[in-house]
Parts: sequence; C-alpha cells; structure tokens
Amino acid sequence: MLVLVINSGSSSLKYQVRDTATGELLVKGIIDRIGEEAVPDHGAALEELARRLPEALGGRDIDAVGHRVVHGGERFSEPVLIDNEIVRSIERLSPLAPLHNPASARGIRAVHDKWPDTPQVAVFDTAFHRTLPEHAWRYALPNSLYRKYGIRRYGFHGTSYGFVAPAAARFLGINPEEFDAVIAHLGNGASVAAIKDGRSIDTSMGFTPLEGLVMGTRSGDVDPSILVFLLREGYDAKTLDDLLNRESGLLALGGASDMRTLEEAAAAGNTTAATALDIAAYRLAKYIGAYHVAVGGAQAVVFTAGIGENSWDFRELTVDKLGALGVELDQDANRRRESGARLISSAASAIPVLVVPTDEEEAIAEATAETVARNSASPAGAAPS
Ligand SMILES: Nc1ncnc2c1ncn2[C@@H]1O[C@H](COP(=O)(O)OP(=O)(O)O)[C@@H](O)[C@H]1O
Ligand SMILES: CC(=O)OP(=O)(O)O
Ligand SMILES: [Mg+2]
Repeated sequence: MLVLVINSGSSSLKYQVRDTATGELLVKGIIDRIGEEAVPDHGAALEELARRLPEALGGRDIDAVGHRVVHGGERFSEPVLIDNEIVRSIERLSPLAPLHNPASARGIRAVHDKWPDTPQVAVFDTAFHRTLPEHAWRYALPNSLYRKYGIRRYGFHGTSYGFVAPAAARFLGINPEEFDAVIAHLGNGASVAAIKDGRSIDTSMGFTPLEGLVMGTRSGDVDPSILVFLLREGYDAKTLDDLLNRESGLLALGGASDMRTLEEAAAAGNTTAATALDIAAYRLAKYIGAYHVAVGGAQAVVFTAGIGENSWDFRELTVDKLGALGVELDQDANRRRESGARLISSAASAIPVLVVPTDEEEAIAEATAETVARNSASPAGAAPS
C-alpha cells in the first residue's frame, strides 16, 4: 500500500511516501521554519507539498494518507479512518492544541479536495499516553472540571515515544516490554516521558501541549496565578493564548525560537541567547531527575527529535546538570555527527545516555496501512467535505 504521511508540527511539515508492503521509503521531506517569511503558515506549507509531490511520485497513485493529529482528547486512543464527523471532532479539539489541530484539519481537507476517494487516517499524539495512571493524569482540581470539560493530563508526542522507546530498548539489548527510561523529545515543541515496562507512566505536557519544558515559542510551566493576575490587568483569552503559545519560550528569552539560530548567537557571544539555553536545559534536567524517580531508576536517558538528535551543545548543557544521578557524557561521542541510534555517555556513567532518531512518519505510515486494511471490509461513512 502506497501511503503518504503528513506530519503537521508547530514549526514544520514533514512528509513521507512509503510502500508499507515492502517497507520502501520513496520520498521523505520537510518544509520547516513555518511562521518565518518564506513559509508564513501551514497553508503555504501544504501548497509547497502539492508542488513537490507530482515529481516525487513519478506517476504512481497514493492508496491512503496518514495524518499526525496532536490532540485526540478523551475520545481517540487508537488511529481512526477519517470521515466528516471525525474531522469536525479534530477541529473541535483545536482550542486544546491551537498550534497543531487546525493545521491537521486543514491538511485533511486539502487532501480530500485533491483526492476525494483516497482513505485518510488520523494518528493521535495522545494515544500512547492512555496508560498514564490516575496519580499522573489527574490535576489537583475539583473533579467537576474533569467531568464537564475533560480537564486532565493527556500528554503528546506519543507517536514518537512509541517509536523511540522500543528502538532504544533493542539498542541496549533489553526487552522493550521491560524497559524503564526517561525520553526527551526536543523539537520546536518539547516534552519528556517517563517509561516503565515500555509504557508511558508520566509526561510533561498536560491538558494541552503547553505544560512542561521551555519550548521554541511556548513558556512551559508557569505559576497559574500569573494568568489570573494578567486577566485582572486587562489581558483577554486571545492575548493570553498568544502570549503563552507563540510569544514565550526560547523566543522570549533569547530572541529566536529556532535552536540553530540561538546556538549561533550564543557561540558569537550573545549572553541573552546563552542564558535562554541555560534556562531550558535546567528545566529539562529537573524533569529528568523527577522521572528517574517516577520509573524507579531509569535504564537509559534518551534524546530524540530535531534538537535532541542534532544539538550536541544542548545535550551537553543538560547532562552537565545531571551529576547527582552519576550520569556522564563521552564528550567525543556526544559531539560526533552520526546518524542512527548511538551511545553518548562514558563508560563510567551510572545510566547510559542515548541519541535515538525518531520517525513519527514511519510509525504513522504503518498505523495508516493497518487501519485501512482493518476497515476495508466495512467502509466508513462519507469522506470529509
Ligand atoms: N543541526 C541542528 N542543530 C541544532 N538544532 C537543530 C538542528 N537541526 C534542527 N534543529 C532544531 O530542531 C528544532 C526543530 O525540531 P523538530 O523536531 O523538527 O520540530 P517540530 O516537529 O516541532 O517542528 C528547531 O529548534 C531546530 O533549530
Ligand atoms: C505536540 C507538539 O508540540 O508537537 P511539535 O513538537 O511537533 O510541535
Ligand atoms: Mg515534531
């Protein structure tokens, strides 16, 4: 089955075309720095994808399209075949993932306009975190808020964790179902997951992909009273939402949301950029310490995604703060530019530290093919319009 995968991230659109029967990867690409001048929004990214696809496909037809959908709410804990009602549900969850769900819905509708008969599948970031125990998912708020609005921790980047956790376990020769680890997915959005026996038992993102780490443009954890204070000062919901999701994080602290730009600035002696990186690394190190406790002693600390895989500086900055756990990097291994899963800690390190590349698109392609095959006997209702 020839599957096109569209991964609408907050700063990038990644795509792949895979033949899931043979495992062959035909096309892989990224349109990144969305929001900057060349690619102002996800609509422009989709237009660019439509320009690139015909040549890439060389006349072959796509059998199915798989979409990354960040928020699945309480309802979706498995991949689903998309119909009208499902795309509307994804749109209804937009307030809970304002940088993501609208872009996914837009992609689903664009594909439907182009290829109305091609089945489309939604694969949710939240699904992998359905195993969170109640002590991790429940906020210390009145239960009525959970009943009425579904306010709880959902967690995101699940497709990535579901791919990276077993890959890291296999790299270490550990049975994936007995693997305990702390995994840091560091992209434009960033989170950490506590993995116990191969399952997610805690994660730093919450009701929305805003909680937790310092991200490209998102604040991560703040005292909620700051919002109440600002409301009284005249801020409204829209300005607060933009403030926390689009104008904070590394952008606010260091003047750029993109790690490559910040690192260049820091290397050139810009102390504001260096301080921004230090604040982000400190927050991450605190979470790694906490999740090491949550999993009862991690068998590995794993870095993945754009920053986790590529920024040796940021990994060094973070691991340097984990001395209390007896974790120590091998400086050369950490700085070497290699692809594939690799060990970057020293022989003396109490816990191995790994870099394991994620491939959300591959995982989505597999899930899409399975979902289409499962549903082919009983086709779902009308496609989205
Ligand atoms: N070679 C590199 N060195 C440092 N950071 C990098 C490198 N390549 C990508 N990144 C960073 O990775 C981040 C994007 O990660 P990615 O996982 O693609 O994000 P998203 O999926 O959230 O759009 C950006 O901050 C970018 O600067
Ligand atoms: C959930 C999330 O923040 O995703 P991304 O990092 O791709 O923006
Ligand atoms: Mg991403």
